[in-house]
Amino acid sequence: RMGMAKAEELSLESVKGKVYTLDSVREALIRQEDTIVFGLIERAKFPMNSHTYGGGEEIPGFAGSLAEFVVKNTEAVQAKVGRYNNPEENPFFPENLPPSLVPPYPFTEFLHPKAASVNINKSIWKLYFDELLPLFVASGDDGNYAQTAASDLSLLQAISRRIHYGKFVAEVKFRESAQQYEPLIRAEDKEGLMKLLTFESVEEMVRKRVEKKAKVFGQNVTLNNGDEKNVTYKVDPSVAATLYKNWIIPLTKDVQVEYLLHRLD
Ligand SMILES: O=C(O)C(=O)C[C@]1(C(=O)O)C=C[C@@H](O)C=C1
Repeated sequence: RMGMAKAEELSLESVKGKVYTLDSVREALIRQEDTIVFGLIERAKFPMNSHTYGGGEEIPGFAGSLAEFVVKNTEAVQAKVGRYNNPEENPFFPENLPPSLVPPYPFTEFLHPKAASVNINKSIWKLYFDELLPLFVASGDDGNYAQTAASDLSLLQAISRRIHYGKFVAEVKFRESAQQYEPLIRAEDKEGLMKLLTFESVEEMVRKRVEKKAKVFGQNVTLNNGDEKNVTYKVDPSVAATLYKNWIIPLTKDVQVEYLLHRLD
């Protein structure tokens, strides 16, 4: 019976197409901030655990780090159950992903077909391990490499999803002002595109809200909150804001430009 109900739920008539507007994509980005902040908090529970990243913990028959092993295999499992049928999801290792084994859900076709070729996960991967981790993770080794890799994976997926959401932001903006975007796209004017899609005041709100979320979600809670001055945080709130300022927002904008450059293909 469960199977029947599921099949009915997925029939085309019952699926309300997702509507993308500037408001709705911004709402989605705001909700994803929560996931990213929680992801930082969860990863910060473990020390650096550098063996996770190739410091000697070799997996027989696998040329790569423990983190890579976990991510590749988890992506393969999730691909089989349809994760990457959703255009909002982008794998880190798209090479050799197994096909989905489940009936496809009719996701709204909102993006230009070229969107699938925009995937900057290789740069996100490098940045995450080389630059981000050392910013908010304590040094040390507690042996929890598998748990560490699992928390890296969910944080990486959250960051990647947020950055690649730029495709949806860009498509909304293009549809709203095609006359302004088209000449810039034809001229391959990256700078002009960057300027047109930038809203400084929105970026400032994002940074401030993320810092506040890191404070609210990440404060160490005690019963005698008498002296608010002694509140401590699981992740330095200014690091969360810096992460957005220096990497997440700029990369979301890079994805927008990259997507727009192919928009008229
Ligand atoms: O909200 C937008 O318009 C976006 O394009 C998203 C975003 C961001 O990454 O937060 C990026 C560029 C804009 O300058 C403002 C914010």
